[in-house]
Amino acid sequence: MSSSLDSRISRISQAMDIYPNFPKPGITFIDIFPIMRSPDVFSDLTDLLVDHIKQTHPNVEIIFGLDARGFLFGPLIAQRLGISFAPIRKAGKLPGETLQASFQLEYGSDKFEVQKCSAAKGQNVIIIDDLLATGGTMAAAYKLMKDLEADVLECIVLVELENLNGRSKIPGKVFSVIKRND
Ligand SMILES: O=P(O)(O)OC[C@H]1O[C@H](OP(=O)(O)OP(=O)(O)O)[C@H](O)[C@@H]1O
Ligand SMILES: Nc1ncnc2[nH]cnc12
Repeated sequence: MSSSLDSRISRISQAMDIYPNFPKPGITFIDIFPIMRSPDVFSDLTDLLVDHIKQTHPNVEIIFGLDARGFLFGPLIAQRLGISFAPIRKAGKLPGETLQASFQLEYGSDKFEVQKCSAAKGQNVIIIDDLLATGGTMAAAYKLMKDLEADVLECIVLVELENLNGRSKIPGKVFSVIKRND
């Protein structure tokens, strides 16, 4: 028997570890890896995301995952939905023709790249990452999708740090499983 949405969310939330002042003073770091210590909790998360996407975006064609922690969930979810997965990677890692976008995040800055061949004009895509903090990372990924002329149905994260208001940087829909105000 499958468990209720609330009990799944509570098991996922309790599984994460919180580290004050990492990687810099003033940052409260949310470690999502402990979710994967338990196959049952990891299934709670993937089941929940698959159910959400099936119900709200049955027309999605590609899941884009963000380097690095979006790669933990993205391919699994795409495989469960029977659709493609494609990576948005830190610059200099992807071969072939790419598009690039720079961004600031809660504790640094970086550059993303996507392969031009990874989506065709007008394809319906969802972007997945583990966490939305200031929103700089997700906003750069969104821009790359627009540059590819893909249609972004939704940006999905496991955790949203609401106090940092990252959502305001994203010009489209955002879905988060867990909202925190640290
Ligand atoms: O909303 P923002 O303030 O932009 O921050 C969110 C991003 O920060 C983390 O990635 P990080 O760049 O630390 O890289 P990693 O996934 O390689 O650990 C996290 O996985 C998100 O991608
Ligand atoms: N507070 C945080 N915890 C984990 N990952 C993050 N990425 C950006 N901010 C973060």
